[in-house]
Amino acid sequence: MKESIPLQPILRVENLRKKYVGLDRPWLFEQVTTDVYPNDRIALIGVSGQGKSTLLRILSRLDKHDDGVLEYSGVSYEQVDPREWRTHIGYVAQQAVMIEETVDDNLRLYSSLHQKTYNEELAHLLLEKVGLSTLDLTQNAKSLSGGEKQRIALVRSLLMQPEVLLLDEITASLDQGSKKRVEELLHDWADTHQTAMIWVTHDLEQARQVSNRVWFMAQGTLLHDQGSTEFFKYPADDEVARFLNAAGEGRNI
Ligand SMILES: Nc1ncnc2c1ncn2[C@@H]1O[C@H](COP(=O)(O)OP(=O)(O)OP(=O)(O)O)[C@@H](O)[C@H]1O
Repeated sequence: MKESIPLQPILRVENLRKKYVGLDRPWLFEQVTTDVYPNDRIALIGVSGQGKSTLLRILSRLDKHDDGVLEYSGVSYEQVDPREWRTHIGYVAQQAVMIEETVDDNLRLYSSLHQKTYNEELAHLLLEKVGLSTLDLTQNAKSLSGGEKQRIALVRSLLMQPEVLLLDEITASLDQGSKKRVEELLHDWADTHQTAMIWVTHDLEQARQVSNRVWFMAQGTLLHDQGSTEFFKYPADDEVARFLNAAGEGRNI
């Protein structure tokens, strides 16, 4: 019989720790151990202040952990230049960061930073998908609305075709129509490219819809890492039940 080759995770973290800045407790989180495989669609949820955004920033190398293992494709983060790292692991921030140049310059930013060919055709296709096909790309990006900036930032990251996409509340400032378009685009994109996605969201309906796996942060750690259906249907403990109830997402709803 042919032996199947075990799939290597794209990202692996083991016993990740981040010091807490302040006197309340020693660690923001500790003992965070997990991995990310191609096509994983992870909803990263939990009450405010657990460090969800901080964990995403560590995974994207915009912040640094204090202890623990962080690997990309079996190689320690220490062996990979952060710029190189970010061509594989894309990150879309909660507050989209734009340079004070034209929208077009912003779209081309990562391609020029990483000396990659800018795929104009794909850029236009993606702009259409997120509902920005009529946007004047010659205008200064600072004149865009928050929701427009958010979608430009997403398109900019997708153009790099990363293997993992870290998404920090990226639909929070979007109207319902735009939000749906973005969710559909990312669903189709993940199907086509096998991109792993990690969504930080407070919108549990969205978490259910976009994910097949949940990372639940509580008690200063990644308390649960399980399939989405199971997570929402059968709360693993009182902590999860309280969280779901507080969000109006009780077991029978
Ligand atoms: N080393 C640290 N790095 C980042 N935040 C820290 C640190 N130490 C303490 N904090 C505090 O912990 C909290 C972590 O915030 P973070 O945004 O990562 O959490 P979150 O779970 O994403 O919250 P929210 O859901 O409100 O966005 C903040 O209140 C921050 O001030």
